[in-house]
This record gives sequence, structure tokens and C-alpha cells, in this order.
Amino acid sequence: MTELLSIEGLGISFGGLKAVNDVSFAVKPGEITSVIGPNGAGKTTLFNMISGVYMPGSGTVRLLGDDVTGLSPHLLARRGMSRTFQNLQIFQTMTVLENAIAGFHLQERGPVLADLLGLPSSRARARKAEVGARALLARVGLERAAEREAGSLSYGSLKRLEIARALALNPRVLLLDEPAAGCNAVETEEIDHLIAEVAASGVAILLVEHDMKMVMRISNHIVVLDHGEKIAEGDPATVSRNPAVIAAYLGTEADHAQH
Ligand SMILES: Nc1ncnc2c1ncn2[C@@H]1O[C@H](COP(=O)(O)OP(=O)(O)OP(=O)(O)O)[C@@H](O)[C@H]1O
Repeated sequence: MTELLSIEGLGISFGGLKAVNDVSFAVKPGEITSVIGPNGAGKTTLFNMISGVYMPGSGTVRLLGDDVTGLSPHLLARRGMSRTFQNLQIFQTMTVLENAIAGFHLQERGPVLADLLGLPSSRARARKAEVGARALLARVGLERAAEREAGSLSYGSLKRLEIARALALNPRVLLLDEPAAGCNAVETEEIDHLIAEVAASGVAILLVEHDMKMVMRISNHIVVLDHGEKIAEGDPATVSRNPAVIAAYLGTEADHAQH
């Protein structure tokens, strides 16, 4: 199957520390790939290199076969990669609908003059963005909250709003940074369903998540990092039986026990 996103030998050092070293894997359309590993394993750093936040020290990121290594997040978004953040990027005092509409405007080059002059073309664009935003809110189960102030939403709903905004870019690849962090069991399950539905629509999903139960439940493919290196990859059953993976997690528990 075609690889939408492929990571080849990616690495970066901070000072003398190799935070990520020679990591390779591929993400396929319609599949959910998760990156896991103990604290400090390099998950966030890897994510930041893939999504254009950090320039990799070595290696290549390919999107639909094109080398996109080091492109800025907004250029990646135009090419079909969007992401959510661990710390939500929601405008708390705007309505839910306005937040979703903001997602649409991120993809535009912005004929700013037309907008400033209130030309018909700009009004038509605004109308189109609103229709699209309402459809997205329905997709994530927030249509009835459209007129509410975003700051009044539950945490799980905010997480779904953040995913809606990323979907406004109509991505081929969606990167989710801890989509269930801070959510209770019911909210986590709702997010599970949403992610599975997005994957089923053909989007390639890459996620970093600490909730191991969720990872095992929804992933097609898991990549395990430890001390910046890929130590295993495969389906959930294979990875959870892998002795190197078990040792990496037991190792961190032993460290905690000593402190
Ligand atoms: N900007 C930075 N400058 C220096 N060191 C960094 C920087 N970012 C990360 N590191 C180091 O790189 C290593 C990997 O960190 P990273 O945050 O990517 O791990 P992680 O797997 O995401 O951890 P966690 O599960 O705790 O979020 C750690 O040793 C961390 O201290």
C-alpha cells in the first residue's frame, strides 16, 4: 500500500544528547500508527521534527513521496499534514463555531484586501467556511455547542474541537499529540471513536499517547522508542509481547521505585 508519510533515519541532538537517533517507519492511509515509549524516550521531539517545529539534524520526512524535511508547519498543512497540540490551541473566549471557522482560514493564502473591503468574494468565502465548520462540528459531535463560548466546554469536548480544527485543513495525514490526555474514561472513548472514524475515511493517523490502553485498543501499528532509538514496531499484540519493550517499561518503573 502507498505510504502517505515516511520517516527515514530521522535524528536530532540537543547538546551532546541524541534525543532521537536514526528512526525510520511509515504511516499508511486508513491506519492508526502510535509512537510510544517511556518518559524522555524522544516521542515529542520526533513529532516536532515530523511536523516542522524542529529541523531534523539528520534523515528525511517524505509526504506522498516528496521530501518535506524541515518545511514549516503551515507549508506542511497546505501539502496535507495537520496536527493537534498537547496544550490545546483553542481560543477560549471565541465561540465553538468561530474556533472551527478559524481552522478553515489557516489554509488560505488570504486575499486580505478583498476581506478588508468586504467584497462579495470575501463574504462568499466566509459563508463557505461557516458551512464547512458546521459540518465539521457535526462530525465531532459538537454541532449543538456551536454558539457556546469555547472556554465553557468540558475538556473532552475541547479535545474534539481541536481535532475538528485540524480536520478543516482536509489533511491526508493527521498528527495527534496526546489526544486523550486529561480526559476521563467516557471522553477517551468518544475520542477513540472519532479517531477511528477519521482513519476509516482514509486519513493516515500518527499519534503520541500515554494512555496505553487506548493505544493498544485503537492502533494498527505501534512504534516503540527508548532513549531516542526505535526498539520495536509492529501490531499491538506483537509489540506488547516484545521483551525489549517490556524491559524498557519495567526499567522505568524500577527507576521510579528507587526514588
Ligand atoms: N528543546 C530541548 N532542548 C534540550 N533537550 C531536549 C529538548 N527537547 C527534548 N529534550 C530532551 O530530549 C529527550 C527526549 O525528550 P522528549 O520530550 O522528546 O521525550 P518524550 O518521549 O516526549 O517524553 P514524555 O513522555 O515525558 O513527554 C529528553 O532527554 C529531553 O530532556
